[in-house]
Amino acid sequence: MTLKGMRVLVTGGAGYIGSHVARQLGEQGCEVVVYDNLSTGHAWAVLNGDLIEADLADTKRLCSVLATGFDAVLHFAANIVVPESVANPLKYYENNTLNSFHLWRLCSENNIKHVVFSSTAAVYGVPKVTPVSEEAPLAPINPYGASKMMSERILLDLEYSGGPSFVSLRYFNVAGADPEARIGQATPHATHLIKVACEVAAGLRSGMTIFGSDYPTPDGTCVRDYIHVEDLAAAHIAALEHLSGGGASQVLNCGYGRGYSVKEVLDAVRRVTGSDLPVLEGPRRPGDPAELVADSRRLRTVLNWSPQWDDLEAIVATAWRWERFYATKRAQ
Ligand SMILES: NC(=O)c1ccc[n+]([C@@H]2O[C@H](COP(=O)([O-])OP(=O)(O)OC[C@H]3O[C@@H](n4cnc5c(N)ncnc54)[C@H](O)[C@@H]3O)[C@@H](O)[C@H]2O)c1
Ligand SMILES: O=c1ccn([C@@H]2O[C@H](COP(=O)(O)OP(=O)(O)O[C@H]3O[C@H](CO)[C@H](O)[C@H](O)[C@H]3O)[C@@H](O)[C@H]2O)c(=O)[nH]1
Repeated sequence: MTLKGMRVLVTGGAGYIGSHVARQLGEQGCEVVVYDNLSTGHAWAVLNGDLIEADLADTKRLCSVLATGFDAVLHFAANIVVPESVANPLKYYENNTLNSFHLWRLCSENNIKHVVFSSTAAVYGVPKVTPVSEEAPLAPINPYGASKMMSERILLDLEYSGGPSFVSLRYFNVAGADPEARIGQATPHATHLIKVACEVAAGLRSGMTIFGSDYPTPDGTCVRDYIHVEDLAAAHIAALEHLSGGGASQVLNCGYGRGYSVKEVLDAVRRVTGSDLPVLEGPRRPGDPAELVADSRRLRTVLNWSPQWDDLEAIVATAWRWERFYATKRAQ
């Protein structure tokens, strides 16, 4: 199934993950339109297609854009910081759930056939069984995860009533960057482990803290399933191929099915960057499950997806390359 010539709307396409997917869509010959308010995204990150600078809450604008006709919508736009969602839940329910609600409604009204949605492993909360399959109970422990769970559910119910077919991709821990370092994670005040560690190695932060070293894991630090953003972007391309080929709606975990501890990640960052990486051991961060690893068999089987970047050092190396490039870019 070729995507060539498809017209695709990408909300949040100026952000970290959306910009990588928009780039790959362009490489597949799609006509890409990015809809982004640039709250955490950057115009320079849109390497393919047109950027419409607008907010999802502006439903009039969104409707007029959708009315120009799209084959599919990929929805990335959201707020994504878990502790902020605890402190300010309404911001998350408004931007993530309410704005998704309006987007789904407008997709339906404008006869959009297919939707690919950025969901998260945070919908599982603290899973009882690991690796986590898509059948695990949904039990988010923070408003961020709950806001995404609700958006998924609305999409599901809408499809039953004739709305767009969809693939909800539940991302585990996304990391790495475009291997050519044209784009990468540029979120201000980032909280993600590999991004923070690369900022420390680049001298942009004086140090960092390991949030808890008394977890019931082999070295006492939390274990996560890190997926390279390029592989994740490829899963979106495969999801769109699946849907446009008449495939049924799906919910799919996105990870590699193996985990690394915080200490293992920091050692990889030391090896790649040559930095000593000054690190303190601190208390646990509230809401962190000890271990979160994806059962990704369904993604592999249904979408015939196979990773190209399943190597922690390669993930860190691309993130590090991007970090150095971005430091130079900011200094200019
Ligand atoms: N980064 C991760 O590890 C991770 C993990 C799981 C799920 N996700 C999901 O992936 C998606 C993308 O995350 P990211 O890491 O690229 O974050 P990001 O902050 O880099 O990208 C989000 C983009 O959405 C835009 N945006 C936000 N609210 C908007 C609005 N109301 N109207 C228009 N544009 C708006 C921002 O300007 C930004 O460009 C999110 O939905 C997030 O929940 C990310
Ligand atoms: O400075 C830091 C930053 C992180 N960590 C630890 O590193 C691990 C990974 O933390 P991240 O903040 O990088 O990622 P999370 O696992 O908390 O969450 C990420 O993955 C989730 C799904 O698994 C959600 O999707 C969420 O949006 C996304 O941020 C956690 O144990 C965290 O405590 C540290 O020790 N120090």
